[in-house]
Amino acid sequence: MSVCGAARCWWIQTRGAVSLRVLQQNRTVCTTGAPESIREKLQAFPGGSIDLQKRQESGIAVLTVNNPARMNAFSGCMMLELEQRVHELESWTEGKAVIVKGAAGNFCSGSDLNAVRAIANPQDGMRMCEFMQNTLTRLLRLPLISMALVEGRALGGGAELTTACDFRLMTSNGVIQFVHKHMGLVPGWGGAARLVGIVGSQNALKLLSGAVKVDPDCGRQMGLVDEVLLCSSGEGETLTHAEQWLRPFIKAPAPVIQALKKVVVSGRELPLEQALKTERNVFGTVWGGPANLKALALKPKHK
Ligand SMILES: CCC(=O)SCCNC(=O)CCNC(=O)[C@H](O)C(C)(C)COP(=O)(O)OP(=O)(O)OC[C@H]1O[C@@H](n2cnc3c(N)ncnc32)[C@H](O)[C@@H]1OP(=O)(O)O
Repeated sequence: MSVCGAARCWWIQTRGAVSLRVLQQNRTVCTTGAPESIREKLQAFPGGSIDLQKRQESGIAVLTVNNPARMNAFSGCMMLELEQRVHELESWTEGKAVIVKGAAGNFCSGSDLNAVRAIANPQDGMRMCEFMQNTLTRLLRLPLISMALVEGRALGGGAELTTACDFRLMTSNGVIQFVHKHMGLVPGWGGAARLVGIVGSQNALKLLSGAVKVDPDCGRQMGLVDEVLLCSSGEGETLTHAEQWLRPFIKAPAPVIQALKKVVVSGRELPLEQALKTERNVFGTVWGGPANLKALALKPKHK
């Protein structure tokens, strides 16, 4: 093997081991990710909230970005609160899915420009990004099926937030726009890396360099948007439609849905050998389990 080949092999193995450890010790690694100094700085920017409602009967949680006076922009406190909410969801063993939405008919207009101005130096910017990358990575790795429900606008960091979910549903008035270029920026919350994974590098480059307003048609064509919902009269109605869309995907006991999500995450993030190992381990958690035994007793025909 050439030196380059050996180095590449070593790098892949090391990356695999590290990735697996990160996936396995997800909580430990991520909660210690951000230095205290950036937490203190974010704390200084109040406003808005991140609301979490866990519906025990359906196993669906609703996570609402709530700052309507600023089009649901993320204040510093909201960034900290998002981390807390994700932490709560990580241990929700009865859960199956989470819907991420904005309050009052809009998704999210990114980071609060007032807060951003106050930490407009490269060091703080990178620490804020590290903090948000950690939280959004944990959101995407939740053992729950996640969906961004995009009503109105998802701009800048709001567009990045949509990519931290497994699915994106959009109402007919929805727009996802990576406006970073217009702000003299690039995505920093992990949105570019995830976007490439979703739509491919060619399309990602178009969306980022063109700051394209992705409407439902464009979103469907590129594979960024999974379903378009008609705009309905009430906020509650759109949420009900989103829950109906999720229903076929979560029609199984929570441990089975959570196991499915785990094998998809490992398949998405780990090198094949590591993903196969994780898949075997997760298989072991459901094989001979209550849902499996019940199904065997029923002798179902999958017609
Ligand atoms: C991670 C990188 C990033 O996220 S950079 C941030 C990217 N986001 C932006 O640049 C959004 C800038 N805002 C806009 O383009 C417009 O406000 C949008 C969202 C299109 C809404 O326009 P329109 O319907 O006319 O409402 P408006 O402008 O009067 O806004 C209502 C109030 O909300 C505020 N607002 C909006 N977005 C933010 C934001 N990101 N940070 C702080 N405040 C925001 C507006 O300033 C306005 O407030 P006010 O009524 O003037 O006090």
